[in-house]
Amino acid sequence: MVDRMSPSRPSHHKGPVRLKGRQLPDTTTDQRLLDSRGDADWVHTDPWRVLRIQAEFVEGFGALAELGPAVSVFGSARTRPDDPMYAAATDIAAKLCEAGYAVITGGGPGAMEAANKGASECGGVSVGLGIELPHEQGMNEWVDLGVNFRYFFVRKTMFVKYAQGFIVLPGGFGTMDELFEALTLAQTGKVTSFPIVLFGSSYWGGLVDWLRATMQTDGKISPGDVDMLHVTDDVDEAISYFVAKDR
Ligand SMILES: C/C(=C\CNc1ncnc2c1ncn2[C@@H]1O[C@H](COP(=O)(O)O)[C@@H](O)[C@H]1O)CO
Repeated sequence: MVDRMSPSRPSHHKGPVRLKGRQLPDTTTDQRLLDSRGDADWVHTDPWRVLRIQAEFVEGFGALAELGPAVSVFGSARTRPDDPMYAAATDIAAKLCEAGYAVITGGGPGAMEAANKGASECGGVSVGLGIELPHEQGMNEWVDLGVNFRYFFVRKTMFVKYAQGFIVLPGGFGTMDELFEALTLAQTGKVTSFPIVLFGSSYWGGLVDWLRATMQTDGKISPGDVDMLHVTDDVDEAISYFVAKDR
């Protein structure tokens, strides 16, 4: 670049900084970007992770922004195809699809696969929000719109942000985590009007009884908090409860 004040001496501008003489760099920013690979430790630093987290939000929001009304269906990754809850998850998803809802799951096996199957076979929108796990299993074959996440907390934002509510089938720690996150968000007013159906009274009854008899009686939750949960064994009732709450 020619400097108008002293045109004979080349100068280099780095933002507001002007460099001349021995301060002139030997390489351009593009050369430094393209020529050398350099040390790779920085990819394991938190500032770099923040960018990856940001990118994950951007990808998730971009993929799901036009989804339309949707319900997140949760349940055990270990529910086998011969378990009655597998058929129930398929049926629930098919009926959600008939009612005009997209179905969002964790994209994995078990109850997730069953729900994606029901939604996909019905011709609905079958979404899988997968998660990178140490023993990668990949998304189930019934996911038609899949987004894979590195970070659980980013993925959990998507389950809540893009769904009108949750239907929760019997499950383990992962399912409990998703259920109690939704309950906490609703209890604290971070989400408004968020129906949660617990499907399978023999599985969920003990938990709901304990929430009332111990947690509520001990004053750790308010009377009415447990009413955010609707327990049923009837697929049609689960769907109609949902549709009524969503009006
Ligand atoms: C552990 C096994 C498979 C793991 N694969 C998963 N893929 C996607 N999402 C998963 C997976 N495991 C758990 N999740 C999430 O948690 C919920 C189910 O967890 P649970 O502990 O089985 O109840 C589910 O809704 C997912 O979002 C093979 O056994």
